[in-house]
Amino acid sequence: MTRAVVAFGANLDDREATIAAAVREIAEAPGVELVAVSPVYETAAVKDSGVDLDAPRYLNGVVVVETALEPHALLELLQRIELEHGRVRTEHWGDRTLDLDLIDVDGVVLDDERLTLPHPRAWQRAFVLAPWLDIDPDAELAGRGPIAALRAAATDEVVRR
Ligand SMILES: Nc1ncnc2c1ncn2[C@@H]1O[C@H](COP(=O)(O)OP(=O)(O)OP(=O)(O)O)[C@@H](O)[C@H]1O
Ligand SMILES: Nc1nc2c(c(=O)[nH]1)N=C(CO)CN2
Repeated sequence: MTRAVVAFGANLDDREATIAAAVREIAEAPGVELVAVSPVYETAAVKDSGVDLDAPRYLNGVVVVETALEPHALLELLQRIELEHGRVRTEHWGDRTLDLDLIDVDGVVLDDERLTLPHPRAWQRAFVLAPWLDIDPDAELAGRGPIAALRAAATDEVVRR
């Protein structure tokens, strides 16, 4: 069994309902056991150009799971759940009904055409680090160090709901 950190985000439609359904679907998936669900944060959309205050705001958070699935199989599960919730991939970092990112799997480091671990941008995203810190204050990101220090350095705006 491995322990994985999954980040969720939604900035379109009924964000609360989508996130509640996605967390339930993750928890009910074969080979996956839900360990913890973070508080939810309201966050300003981060785009290529920086923070976009005109874009719909996100709800963000993380879940920790124990899983028998190997990382690519877990990613496929997350992508299936995204698709069920009408995720359409258009603009880079565009608005979305649901985004599920695999942040960390037991500190594994890998990089292939489908999956990079740890998630390459998680280290600088308060919208990932703040909720993760709430449920695992001692966590570290491989190659980046303790998430408490990373969260203190991250500048994107997050407000706990
Ligand atoms: N750790 C990871 N978690 C999720 N997707 C990943 C990861 N590493 C690589 N990918 C790949 O990234 C591709 C694009 O993912 P996606 O469209 O969700 O990016 P994004 O959410 O818009 O941006 P970001 O990756 O910055 O959060 C996916 O098809 C997936 O194969
Ligand atoms: N606030 C916020 N901004 C984002 C988010 C997100 O989940 N929250 N996800 C992105 C691409 O994954 C790009 N920008």
